[in-house]
Amino acid sequence: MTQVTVRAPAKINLHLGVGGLRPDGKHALATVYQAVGLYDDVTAVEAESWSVGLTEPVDGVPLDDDNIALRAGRALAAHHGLDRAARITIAKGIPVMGGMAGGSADAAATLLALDRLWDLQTSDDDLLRIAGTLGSDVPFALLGGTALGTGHGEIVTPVEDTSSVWWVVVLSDEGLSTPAVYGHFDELSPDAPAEPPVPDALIAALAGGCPEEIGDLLANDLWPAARDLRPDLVDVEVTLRSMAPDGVLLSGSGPTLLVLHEDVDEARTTVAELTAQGYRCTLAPGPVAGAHVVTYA
Ligand SMILES: C[C@](O)(CO)[C@H](O)COP(=O)(O)OP(=O)(O)OC[C@H]1O[C@@H](n2ccc(N)nc2=O)[C@H](O)[C@@H]1O
Ligand SMILES: Nc1ncnc2c1ncn2[C@@H]1O[C@H](COP(=O)(O)OP(=O)(O)OP(=O)(O)O)[C@@H](O)[C@H]1O
Repeated sequence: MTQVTVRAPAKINLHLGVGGLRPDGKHALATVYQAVGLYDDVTAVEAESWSVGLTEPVDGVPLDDDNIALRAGRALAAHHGLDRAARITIAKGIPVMGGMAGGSADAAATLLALDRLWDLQTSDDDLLRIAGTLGSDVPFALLGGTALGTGHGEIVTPVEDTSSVWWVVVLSDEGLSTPAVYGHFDELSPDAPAEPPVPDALIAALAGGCPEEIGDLLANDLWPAARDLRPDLVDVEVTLRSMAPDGVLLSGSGPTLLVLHEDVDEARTTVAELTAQGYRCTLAPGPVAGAHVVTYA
């Protein structure tokens, strides 16, 4: 085998409960992740030295050692004590700096692609542990589906989700920095609990699979901070709430906004209406699978 391509999904947080700042500079979380159908494809090929490229140019993606996919590749090689390298090529389908964890998807995909390319047989526990050292959202990108995230988001536990929904994903032309949003959260919420509570009602609603119940329970503690940093999002939110009062959500640290639909035709109508008003949006099903191999060559 000389080449492996792995596809990894974007994520949203159906619930993002944020607690206090920890000594490691991250916040305690109680979050419910859902993987949704926007994907990056990552291809790994053995090479003399590490490098990363894109199939098409995309603003904001570093093509040097700052790329999290390269950090992932090096971390896996180090874990196995290997002096090997690879060329990593990314086809981006996940918005950059959109709060949908595109970089994390690339890191997860790279771990899996190199594990298969080099036949390393890394255990799932080790892959998840290495993923957690790369970023809070990376373990979930391996797992996919719907899962509870605790710790700083890196401890992932699958939750039963019998729903099958469509998200209208409303994109923003400008990204939002995750550390800046968390930093402003600290200013707004100096009394955040050390450990945010697990959203039991949402977890029960997901097992039941009723989109209306799920829509009622969507929540994101970072929303007030994102609104302050990006006041233009408020108008977008008002427009979306006039279409779906209970199914509107900020994705992660933003600025992407989401509208929940049970019915794909209704979701398509919402996309058409928003597009006609000048918004840039797309459709993504949820939940979907985590990182998985799509091609061996
Ligand atoms: C907003 C979310 O996407 C929700 O799932 C994540 O919490 C962010 O996850 P991520 O981008 O993988 O974040 P990391 O790469 O781990 O951390 C980037 C920065 O985000 C902030 N950060 C991240 C996770 C967390 N639980 N608390 C934080 O305060 C910190 O400033 C950290 O330095
Ligand atoms: N492979 C990558 N793809 C995209 N961005 C990357 C990648 N590697 C590093 N980055 C850097 O990571 C930053 C965040 O990018 P990303 O698209 O993952 O944001 P995000 O979706 O808001 O993340 P999250 O939801 O996990 O907070 C970007 O500013 C970019 O410079």
